[in-house]
Amino acid sequence: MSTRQTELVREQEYVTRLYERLDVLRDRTQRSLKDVLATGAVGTLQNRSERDTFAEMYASRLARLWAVERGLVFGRLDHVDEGRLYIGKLGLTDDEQDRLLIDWRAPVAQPFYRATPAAPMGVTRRRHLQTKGRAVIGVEDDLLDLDALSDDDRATLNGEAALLAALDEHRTGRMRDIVATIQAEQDRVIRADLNGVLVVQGGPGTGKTVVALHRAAYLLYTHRQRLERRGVLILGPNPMFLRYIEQVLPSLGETDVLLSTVGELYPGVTATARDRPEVAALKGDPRMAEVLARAVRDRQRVPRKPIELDLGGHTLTLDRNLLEAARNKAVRTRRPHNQARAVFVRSLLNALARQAAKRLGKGLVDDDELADLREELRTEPVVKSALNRLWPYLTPQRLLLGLYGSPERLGHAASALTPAERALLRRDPAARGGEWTESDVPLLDEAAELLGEIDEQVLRATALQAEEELAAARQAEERERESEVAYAREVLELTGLSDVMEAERLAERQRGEGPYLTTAERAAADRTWAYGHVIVDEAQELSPMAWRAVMRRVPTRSMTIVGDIAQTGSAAGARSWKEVLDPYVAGRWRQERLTVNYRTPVELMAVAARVLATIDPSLEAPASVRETGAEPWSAPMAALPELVKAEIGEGGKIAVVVPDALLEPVGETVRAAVAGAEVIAPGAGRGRGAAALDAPVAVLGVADAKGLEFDSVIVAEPALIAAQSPRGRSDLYVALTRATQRLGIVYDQPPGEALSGLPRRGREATNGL
Ligand SMILES: Nc1ncnc2c1ncn2[C@@H]1O[C@H](COP(=O)(O)OP(=O)(O)OP(=O)(O)O)[C@@H](O)[C@H]1O
Repeated sequence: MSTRQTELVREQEYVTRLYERLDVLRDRTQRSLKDVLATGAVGTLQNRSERDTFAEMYASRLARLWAVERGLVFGRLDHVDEGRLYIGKLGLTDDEQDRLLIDWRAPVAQPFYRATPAAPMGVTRRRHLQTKGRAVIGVEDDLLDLDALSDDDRATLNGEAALLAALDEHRTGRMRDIVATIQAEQDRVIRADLNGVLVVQGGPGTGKTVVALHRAAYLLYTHRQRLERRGVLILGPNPMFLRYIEQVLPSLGETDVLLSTVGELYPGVTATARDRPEVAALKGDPRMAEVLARAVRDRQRVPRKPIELDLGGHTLTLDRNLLEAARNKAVRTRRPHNQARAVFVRSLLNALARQAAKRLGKGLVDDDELADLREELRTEPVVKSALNRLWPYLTPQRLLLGLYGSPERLGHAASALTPAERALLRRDPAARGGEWTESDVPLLDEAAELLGEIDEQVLRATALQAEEELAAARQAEERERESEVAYAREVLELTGLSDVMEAERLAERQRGEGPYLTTAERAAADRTWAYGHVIVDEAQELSPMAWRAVMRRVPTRSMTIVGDIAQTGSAAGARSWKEVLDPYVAGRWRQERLTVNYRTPVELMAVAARVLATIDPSLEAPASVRETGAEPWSAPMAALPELVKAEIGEGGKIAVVVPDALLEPVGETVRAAVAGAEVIAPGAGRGRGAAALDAPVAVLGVADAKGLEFDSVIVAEPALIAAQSPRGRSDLYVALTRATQRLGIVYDQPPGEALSGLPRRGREATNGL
């Protein structure tokens, strides 16, 4: 046998032992879970809640043990002091507590990612193990300290880089974990301190997203107690992106992290529509905070003329002085609008009660009598309706629709904006209850902060909610119930317990009993939840108003902010990290840079870099680690169908990135040419996103391509992409950096200097034109 084969056999023995151990642990945990659930809903409340806590613990342990099946072990360190250490997705010990496998996040595993020949950190050899299922199919060694290596060890060395093999693989439409090949500069980001704001700036393909996800897993491992209670939130740019990344954390054994977009941050509203760039820019402008604050104050109005309340036998008057006094008293409490209302109402009712006593000829009344009168007045319809007009209960939705729908209200609350800007906010009141956009969500959140909660009972009693709001709530409830049942079914299937308990019943229990909800689930439903750590990906896209909504959710400011200023596409997005962060943590944030591009090969990056230089000549493109020899090409639009087919022949996932205006026609052309091609309409939910990621060919706009990658990318009409918004050239840069293997551009409009002169391909080229 060759050295390589001997080593494979040896490693296989060890790896088999690890999987056997994993099987034993799964069996034990499953039995424990079954035993706990079999005790049924009996005993005292405390017994039951203890049982549920145990059940939850076993179920999540079991889920973790299943999640690490693929790639359980991927590395070995030969350490001068510690001996031989195997590194994997979780830690395993035998029954004697001897360690069999080290969790990649443990401090002793760190040299696996950081050791270099110059600084070997006590390691003589780092070995990468490649596995397929439970079989070891390859070993590769990095030699770190030749002098410390014994002769025997020298005889067993194996070479070749694991990284390049991983990078060259076909893409599957889903991001994968990179625990086996994390690079040193990435490891520094992953293991950075939990506290404070860490900005990770890096060009396309430098691993920002994948590193941010591994950081979440690392932080949960290292600070489990603190973070499990408060939860970790990861914000991504669009639902399709969340679909793309959602498997990474579970594959690392972490399931309790909330993934969301800004458009989903406000419970009960799912905003998928997008505003035009100029509208989005305005709604994201920090001046909107003052506009909303004024809009709320305008709803606490004091009319010029006194209000006469006809109470059958007699009339009571609310004059300006009285109203102003009540309003000032309420405002001075500095409580949100809906809570301050109680103070306003009480103050007015007191005044009215005194007036009534006088009218009834009672003269001086004692406190009890006054209280009786007050309560009588409170239920009088004329009084109720006057109070509702003077200081209405408001939901954020009502406030915002009321503002967008009324030129008069806008004119007042938004007087700091120009008339043209106000016109951008206008919305036809007939479109009431219509779609919310992504840029509305931070405004709803801001409004919720100013308004405060409305007591559930009050909401019901006052019939404030219009019929359609109620119907929507009912529908949402039904949808929630369905998804709970589906989730419960998955858990039962995963744990092999479907015969013991029905999905409906498990869902019932999850709903009914607080402790059964995971932290992420509880946090998602609570607008005021304070997270233990928040990670923002593609952070350059967030508007100042969106930052306010994010910062509210992390009062401790323990955050990881990941992005690339050069890729900012949104008109309301960031121009610098300083501009974003100084309002919150001036001088108290730190920055790390990622400099190596693991996605885009050298040949493609050379072209993208020319576009980058047109955005700002001082910007530097990250250095690519791979060359493929495949030069980017160009062709006329008419050749697109053939070219897509040709690309399919080459294999892997293909994307056609188009200017927004061409999404439909180009989508139709591609769909007609290729069976199974998917067109992504802007704002597609996670379900549609999944279909697109799984399809062999996806046609999509740049906003939806953000953060994704494909084996081959064809960019249609690059000049139109560059011209479609003020940040269009950044969009083009994003589009050009999505491919891991091949890139082409198709156009009829001249593509601009940076992209001209690429070798021609397709019909025109074949015709020799
Ligand atoms: N250390 C690594 N080992 C293996 N693959 C890696 C490594 N680092 C990054 N990659 C791969 O490189 C690709 C790009 O990573 P990622 O999407 O995280 O980059 P990004 O910086 O977020 O890019 P963009 O800004 O363009 O969205 C992914 O396929 C990722 O898995």
